[in-house]
Amino acid sequence: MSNTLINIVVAGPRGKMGSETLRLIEQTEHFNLVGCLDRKNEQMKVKDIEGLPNLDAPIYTDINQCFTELRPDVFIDFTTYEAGKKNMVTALEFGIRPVIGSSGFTEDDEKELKTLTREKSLGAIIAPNFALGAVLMMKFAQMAAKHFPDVEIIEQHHDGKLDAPSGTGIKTAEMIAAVRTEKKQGNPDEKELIEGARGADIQGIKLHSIRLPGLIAHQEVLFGAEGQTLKIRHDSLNRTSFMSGVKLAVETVMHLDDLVYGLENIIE
Ligand SMILES: NC(=O)C1=CN([C@@H]2O[C@H](COP(=O)(O)OP(=O)(O)OC[C@H]3O[C@@H](n4cnc5c(N)ncnc54)[C@H](OP(=O)(O)O)[C@@H]3O)[C@@H](O)[C@H]2O)C=CC1
Ligand SMILES: O=C(O)C1=N[C@H](C(=O)O)C[C@H](O)C1
Repeated sequence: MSNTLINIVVAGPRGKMGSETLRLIEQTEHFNLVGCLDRKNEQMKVKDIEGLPNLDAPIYTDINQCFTELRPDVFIDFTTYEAGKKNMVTALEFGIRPVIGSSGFTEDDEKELKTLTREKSLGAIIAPNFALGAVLMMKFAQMAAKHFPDVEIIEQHHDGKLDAPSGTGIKTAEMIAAVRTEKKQGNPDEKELIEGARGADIQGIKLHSIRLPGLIAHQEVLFGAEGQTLKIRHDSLNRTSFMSGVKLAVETVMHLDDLVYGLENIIE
């Protein structure tokens, strides 16, 4: 990977992931923060905001003005699904390569957004989870599902999380669904006495979301077969766990000419 300087704009700089990403950029010699996109603090500098790194980059609230004035190489988004999707489309329209960490994207979004990346021949990455261990957990779950088609997913997150189910849970279910014949699990006659008791359903795969203080990001994929169960579990114990994946995505997106959905597609 060459070490050419990469100019970056980050959306969501005051957030848990946005601020961690600013620290990654500060520590990475060939990454250069040219600006941030926020909902407030227009005309302030990153270094003026308490708790953020000592970086001179300006803050914008208007994405069009931000991209017109700064023309970054890469746009990183850690906001929400709705904002992230809109921002991604705008970035592509400006010819800027998006790296999207905001969760909630699905295979349907992938199909829709590929039309735009192909039109522009522009690299883009949507990563439901940047932690290497989580990517491996999803891959291992996909491998196991070929032999153990009965599976349920239990994802656990901090209680500040806005979305449920998690992007990782959605992506895991999609990866499993790609290798197994769709089936209805449990008793064919089962009835939910209380709505939601059996969790969300993605192509017949049940997905359960837990939210508690003290948690960060955790997921178990539980398989069952006659006389045996198999559990595949990943735990992110801090947000630094996501940063090697963010770094890899920013470096890799510079060499792509299409959309990649999921880091498993760029990790050897
Ligand atoms: N792909 C991955 O590996 C990971 C993805 N995530 C995902 O990243 C996203 C951010 O997570 P996290 O940092 O924990 O969340 P936080 O709530 O800590 O931060 C989100 C930031 O985005 C801003 N924001 C929210 N809505 C908008 C909007 N409509 N327009 C512009 N900015 C907005 C918030 O600003 P304000 O303060 O004004 O609300 C806040 O600064 C989530 O979708 C989460 O699921 C999280 C961890 C890892
Ligand atoms: O909000 C979080 O914290 C996380 N969100 C992502 C998701 O929804 O899967 C990734 C990770 O689980 C942390």
